Amino acid sequence: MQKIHWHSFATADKVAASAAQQILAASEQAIAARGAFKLVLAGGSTPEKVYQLLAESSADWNNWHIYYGDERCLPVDHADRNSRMAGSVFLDKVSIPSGQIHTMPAELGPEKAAEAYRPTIEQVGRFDMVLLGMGEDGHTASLFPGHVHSSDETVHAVFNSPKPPPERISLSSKALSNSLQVLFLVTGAGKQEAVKQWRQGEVLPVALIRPDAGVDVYIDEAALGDACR
Ligand SMILES: O=C(O)[C@H](O)[C@@H](O)[C@H](O)[C@H](O)COP(=O)(O)O
Repeated sequence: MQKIHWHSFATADKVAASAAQQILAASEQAIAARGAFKLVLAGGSTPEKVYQLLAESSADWNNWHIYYGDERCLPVDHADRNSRMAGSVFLDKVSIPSGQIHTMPAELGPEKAAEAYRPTIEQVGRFDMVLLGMGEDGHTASLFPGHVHSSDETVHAVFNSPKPPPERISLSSKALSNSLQVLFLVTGAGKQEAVKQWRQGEVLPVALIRPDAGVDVYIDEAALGDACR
């Protein structure tokens, strides 16, 4: 069973502000306790707002280590790459050492990129925080409903994504669950149906992320719909 802690906010901006605060607090704790903060980034518009806020904050950037939950198989500088978005709004603006930013080499294509990224993930041990979004069909990272992957893999090659582009790579549910904290950022009325199914216990990809501490879902009222009234 997945343990879920729901945190609801009036607006998407409030979700982003609260998530940014939570990330900064987690970074301070992790660096004080273990000398490093290992963070997995997500794509999507809600995470983008969070990254903008982080870029304006001060933090002990030298000890941050960045990974990605998924990436689209597109050329390195393509505007639709998650790494391009995170770079332009956040990573290019702070002083995280470049050797600590572990971009997925998705330009190699799904199989080669997944193979190349596996050792990076397998060396991490446990992440401190994983950020995830949720699509309108209940997908997260690039784990889509109906797709079947080998359960012992840390990084999957993804083909036939229902959302373009069709080829991607994604951390597995096992790798995404190997984190002290997992924070879902869910905003917008388009998410209501998937949120309802998730709350009813349906086996959507979002429901497969099961860290020991449970997942924290930061959600706005638009995505909660009737459930918040
Ligand atoms: O797979 C993709 O192509 C998207 O990046 C997707 O995974 C996104 O994260 C969610 O759809 C939530 O996106 P929003 O935060 O923009 O609602």
